[in-house]
Amino acid sequence: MNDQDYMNLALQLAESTKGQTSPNPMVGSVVVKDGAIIGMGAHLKAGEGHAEVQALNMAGGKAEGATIYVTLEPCSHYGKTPPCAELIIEKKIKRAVIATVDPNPAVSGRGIKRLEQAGIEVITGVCKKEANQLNDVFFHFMKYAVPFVTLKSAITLDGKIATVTGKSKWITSEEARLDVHTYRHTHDAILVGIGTVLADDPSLTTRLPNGGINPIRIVLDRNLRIPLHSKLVAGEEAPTWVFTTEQAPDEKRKELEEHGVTVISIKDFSIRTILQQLGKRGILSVFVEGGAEINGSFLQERAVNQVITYVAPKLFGGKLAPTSIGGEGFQEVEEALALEMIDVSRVGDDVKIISRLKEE
Ligand SMILES: Nc1c(/N=C/[C@H](O)[C@H](O)[C@H](O)COP(=O)(O)O)[nH]c(=O)[nH]c1=O
Repeated sequence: MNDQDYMNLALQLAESTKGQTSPNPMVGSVVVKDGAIIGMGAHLKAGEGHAEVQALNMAGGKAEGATIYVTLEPCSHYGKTPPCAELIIEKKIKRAVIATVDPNPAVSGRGIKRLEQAGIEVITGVCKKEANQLNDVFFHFMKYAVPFVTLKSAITLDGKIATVTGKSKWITSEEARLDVHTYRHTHDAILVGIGTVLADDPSLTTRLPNGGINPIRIVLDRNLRIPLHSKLVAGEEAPTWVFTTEQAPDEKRKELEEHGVTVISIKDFSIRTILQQLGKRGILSVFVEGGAEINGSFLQERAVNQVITYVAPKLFGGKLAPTSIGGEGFQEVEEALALEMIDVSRVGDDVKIISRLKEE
C-alpha cells in the first residue's frame, strides 16, 4: 500500500459518517507503521473526538515514529476538544500526510505549520480533489455562511412533474423514491413551498430501510396557509420551521407555535434572506423538494449548487402540465444557469442525473 492507498482508506472512513457530523466536516484518519495499520478512525459526531484522536488512541504506544494520514488538515485551535496538531506532536509521529487544508481562513495552514515546527515531515495534497468533493458542503458554508443547496426534480421524459389534472403518484420508481431518502438523511434541512404542502401533505421524513436522520422540515409560506392538521404540523418526527412575512395573521402564528412549529418572520421574503437566516441557525445543507414555484424562486436567484434529476420513462404531455421549474424563467439563453453533469446512472426504471454548478 502507498500514500494514496492509505489516504483512500481514510477517505472511506470519512465518507462512512456522511450525514452525522454536521456542522463539522467528515474526517478520516489512518496511522501506519512499518507497513502495518496500527490505528484508524473517523470523526463520528460534532463535539466528539476528532478522527486523529480516534486513530492515535487505537495506535497507543506504537504511534512513535509512525505516519498519520488525515483527510483534512489537523486542527490547531482549542475548540470543543484539544488541538489534534498538539496530540500528533505529543505522540511523536514522524510523518503526516494530509489530503487538503482547512478552508477556514482563521485556521488554514496553522496546523501544518505547527507540525513542521515540531520537526514532523508534512506531505499535503494526496487525494486532494476527492477530499474537497467529500466536504463540499462544509467548504461552501465556510466560504459563504449560507447552506449548500441541492434541488431535486422527479420528471417524465417530457419534463412534467404532474399530469394536467395535478396527479403525480407515481412518476418515478420505488427505487428512485427510496434514493431520494438518502439525500434527506444527509441534508440538515429539507425545504418545500406551501403549494406542495397543500397538494401532497408530505411528511418529509427520512424513511430508509435501516432508519436515517430526519432533516429539519422547512416550509416557505408567506401567508401562513399551512393547515394545523397537516403532517408537518401535527407530526412530531422532526422539527418544522415555517418562513413567513410580518403580514401573516398573528392568530395563526400563535396556533402554529403552540403546535411546536418554529415560525420565522422575515421582511424581505427572498431566497437569499431565507438562506442567510438558515446559515445563522447552523443549517449547512438544504434539500429543495419543490414544487415548481419554489424551484423557480431558487433558480431566479441563482441559489442552486447541485441538481438531482430523476427522469422516468413516461410521457404525460399536456401544454398545461407543470414542469419541474416554474417562476418567471430567463429571457435569454445566455442567462441559463450553467451546470455540468457529473454523474448519470440508472435507478430502477429511471435515470438519475447529478449536476453541479460550474466551479467559478
Ligand atoms: N411524485 C413524485 C415525487 N413527489 C414528491 C412530492 O412533491 C413530495 O415531496 C413527496 O410527496 C413527499 O412526501 P413524503 O415526504 O414522502 O410524505 N417525488 C419523487 O421522487 N417521485 C415522484 O414520482
